[in-house]
Amino acid sequence: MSADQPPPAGGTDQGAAYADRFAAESPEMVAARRRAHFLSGATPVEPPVGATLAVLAATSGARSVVSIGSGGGLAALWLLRGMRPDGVLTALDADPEQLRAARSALAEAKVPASRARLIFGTPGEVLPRLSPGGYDMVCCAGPPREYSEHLAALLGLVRIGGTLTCHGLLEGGRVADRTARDPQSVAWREIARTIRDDETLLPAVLPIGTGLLVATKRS
Ligand SMILES: C[S@@+](CC[C@H](N)C(=O)[O-])C[C@H]1O[C@@H](n2cnc3c(N)ncnc32)[C@H](O)[C@@H]1O
Repeated sequence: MSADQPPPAGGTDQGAAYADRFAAESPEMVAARRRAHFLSGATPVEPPVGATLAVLAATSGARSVVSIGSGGGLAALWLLRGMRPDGVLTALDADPEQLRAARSALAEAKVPASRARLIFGTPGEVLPRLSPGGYDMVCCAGPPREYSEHLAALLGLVRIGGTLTCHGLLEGGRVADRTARDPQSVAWREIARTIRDDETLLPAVLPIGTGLLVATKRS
């Protein structure tokens, strides 16, 4: 791999490599991944994670989805692949460059403007403007400390039968190491514990890509 290539999207063992190849990305997704990498180095959803988001969206017949920390729009493209054709994705990010990149990704993929709302802002600024119980899925990405304090509000957006996802909790493997007390690992454990202990939710950790925490709201 040359220095100007993005790193492999998923894990390094053969199984992870197969899962990466299986979840084929469109040319627009490949371009969005490349842009996101050169913009910030932040990890967008790996192909198996993106494919899982699309499957969850399709399974729930998702019409309205929120993407927190939209980044360069890769998760948005996967979600739109699974959502109903009349579905609308609301994506927010506090970095204008990332939002611009997301806009380009959606335009390149010829997503009609009516299917995506891109909002500049943090969860604290934007969540109060969204309808409680109005969303089939809420998909969180980026540093967990940026949205952990808004977890109740995020769960409040999800309709009964809908799903919350949080991407990246297994990155670096520190969340499982109880001696790791860095702020990011602590925030992940707090999020995971809150979700696991909430009897209204049915949760699972999927060890794909850098990890996907999923929780379906049952009541
Ligand atoms: C890993 S990237 C998201 C990747 C994207 N979900 C994807 O898969 O294509 C994380 C994003 O979270 C955004 N972010 C970080 N802190 C934020 C905050 N407090 N409010 C809104 N967005 C934030 C960053 O600007 C970045 O674009």
